[in-house]
Amino acid sequence: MVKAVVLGAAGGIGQPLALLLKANPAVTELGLFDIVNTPGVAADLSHISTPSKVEGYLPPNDGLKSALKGADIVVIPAGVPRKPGVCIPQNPIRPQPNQLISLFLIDDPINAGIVRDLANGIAETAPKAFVLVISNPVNSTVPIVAEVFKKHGVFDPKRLFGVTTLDVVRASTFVAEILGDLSLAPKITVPVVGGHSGVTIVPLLSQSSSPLPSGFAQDSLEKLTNRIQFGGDEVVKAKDGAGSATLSMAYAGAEFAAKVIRAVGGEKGIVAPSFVNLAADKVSGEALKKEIGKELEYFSAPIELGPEGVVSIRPLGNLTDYEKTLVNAALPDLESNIEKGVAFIGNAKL
Ligand SMILES: NC(=O)C1=CN([C@@H]2O[C@H](COP(=O)(O)OP(=O)(O)OC[C@H]3O[C@@H](n4cnc5c(N)ncnc54)[C@H](O)[C@@H]3O)[C@@H](O)[C@H]2O)C=CC1
Ligand SMILES: O=C([O-])CC(=O)C(=O)O
Repeated sequence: MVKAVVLGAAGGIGQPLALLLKANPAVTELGLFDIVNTPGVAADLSHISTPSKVEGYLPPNDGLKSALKGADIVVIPAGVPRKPGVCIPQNPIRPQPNQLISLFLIDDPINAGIVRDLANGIAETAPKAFVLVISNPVNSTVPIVAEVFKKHGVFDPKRLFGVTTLDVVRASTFVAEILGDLSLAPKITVPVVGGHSGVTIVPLLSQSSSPLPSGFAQDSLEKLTNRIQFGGDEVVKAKDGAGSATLSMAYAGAEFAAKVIRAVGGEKGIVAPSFVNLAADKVSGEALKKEIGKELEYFSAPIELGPEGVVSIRPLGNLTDYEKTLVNAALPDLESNIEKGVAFIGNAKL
């Protein structure tokens, strides 16, 4: 029996994600929470002939608590998406100061506040649930959830995941495109490490399960890397004011959730990149810090999943010189993004 809960379930990501979770036969109960429209989304999904019972809740009458009661896995796509010209968050590689409005914290703490409040609800009602954070900026919202959980005394770093799967999905697709065979896309795995925004997204293309063509030029490699790092911008631009990636994100979120559910159910050997607290496994977490040469509290790396969540954090392995420069370039942003998330909760009373 698995109860999955989606917080932000009426949104652009939330609805297709809820659909994919409803289609997952391992899910037996689906709780949907949003500040709008969840009764309609739940009624609609409840007619689908798959095993799970679906219920939708709104804030009145402790709707968040009702949705979260008995949750095994909670996925959070609640929040405000980007519009063209907005970065996640202050992204130094796009120097367009007049256009750049931070989605986050200093200028506009909206997503930070949403995630904090939802994390409070989870800590109170479903402190043992596996929590998968999609809301941006992931590099900061994951630390926010962790800090809220610490205040409630329920933080288990093995159970908290920043969802970076869309970067992995994009890398697989773009490599398959380059190989001229999209039928390879579902099978190709490329570890994408670091974090989830701009230069903190580091695809390790030298470790692609299907290698790039021999003689693939360095400038083509740099273009491909840049496309994976800024894949989100491609969608924001094409949607032209109507938001950011929703359908591909729902696919990616459902894939990652399915892996967690399978691992919790006892399946062995499931590995997927995710942005986690490096205390989730002491030995491998410390080894990773040594490998990257920095005392970061969080990093996205391939994670071995098991019944309790994180089993171990896999090493990055052999990197090319180019990949080493990418990892080094990610570290300052990661450090400041993490600090911002931690400071947002700080000493505040919840
Ligand atoms: N991790 C990743 O790879 C990606 C993350 N995102 C992020 O996901 C988030 C959601 O994006 P979309 O679904 O496109 O936005 P959306 O605006 O379509 O949906 C967000 C939903 O959250 C709901 N919401 C707002 N405040 C809430 C609260 N306090 N409690 C519950 N629900 C609340 C809204 O009512 C809305 O239905 C954004 O922060 C976006 O940047 C988007 C794409 C990829
Ligand atoms: O770029 C955005 O705003 C949404 C996102 O995280 C992505 O598409 O990877």
